[in-house]
Amino acid sequence: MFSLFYGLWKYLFSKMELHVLILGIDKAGKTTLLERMKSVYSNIESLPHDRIVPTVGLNIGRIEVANRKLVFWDLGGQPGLRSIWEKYYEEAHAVVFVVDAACPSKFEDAKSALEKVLRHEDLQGAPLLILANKQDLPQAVSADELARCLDLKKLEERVHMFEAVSAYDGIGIRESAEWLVEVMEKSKRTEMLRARAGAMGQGPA
Ligand SMILES: Nc1nc2c(ncn2[C@@H]2O[C@H](COP(=O)(O)OP(=O)(O)OP(=O)(O)O)[C@@H](O)[C@H]2O)c(=O)[nH]1
Ligand SMILES: [Mg+2]
Repeated sequence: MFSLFYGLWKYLFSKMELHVLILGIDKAGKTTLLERMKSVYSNIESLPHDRIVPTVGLNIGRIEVANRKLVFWDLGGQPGLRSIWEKYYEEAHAVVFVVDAACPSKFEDAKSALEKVLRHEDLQGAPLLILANKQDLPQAVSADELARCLDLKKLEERVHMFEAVSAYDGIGIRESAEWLVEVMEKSKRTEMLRARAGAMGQGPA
């Protein structure tokens, strides 16, 4: 009997949406990355690069990876818009932080924005994927080099990964999405969000 209920429980949760927040300073490539992610997983052509404008509101992208439904929330990274990020923290299962790896002069801004994200209590335990974007450009630094440059404190306490990607040519996109699914599945935070949604009568979330 127990295994029947457990099987049903697991099945219901496999239908559940996992929320991934895409953050990063302006022009890091968040929206372009989301477009690439959608095209890789749904065979829909991504928007041409020159049609993507700086984000002011919220872009939502839904994809299915390894039978799991992922919902990406892409927010604007301009300084005046970063205060909006925290409104989404509580419901996020994981965070993707995008960095323009070809622009070292912006690493300091990216580092302080990310450190603020990491300090926020509403994101406790959320797995973190840091993307060294724009690898198609010759001056882009590698994922390891970016990790050294950002030199983030307290990162070892959190499930995290640095990955080299290019939103233009798709390098590292599948690896990133698959890693996210794997860590969200195992994460205590996902368990906590599921339990909370269940307690509020919303069904699995
Ligand atoms: N070469 C290269 N350029 C990229 C890549 N990804 C994004 N860009 C360019 O970087 C610029 C900013 O891209 P966006 O996707 O709008 O950046 P964003 O992080 O969403 O910016 P905000 O919405 O303002 O926060 C655009 O000119 C993109 O075409 C990439 O992988 N390679
Ligand atoms: Mg954007």
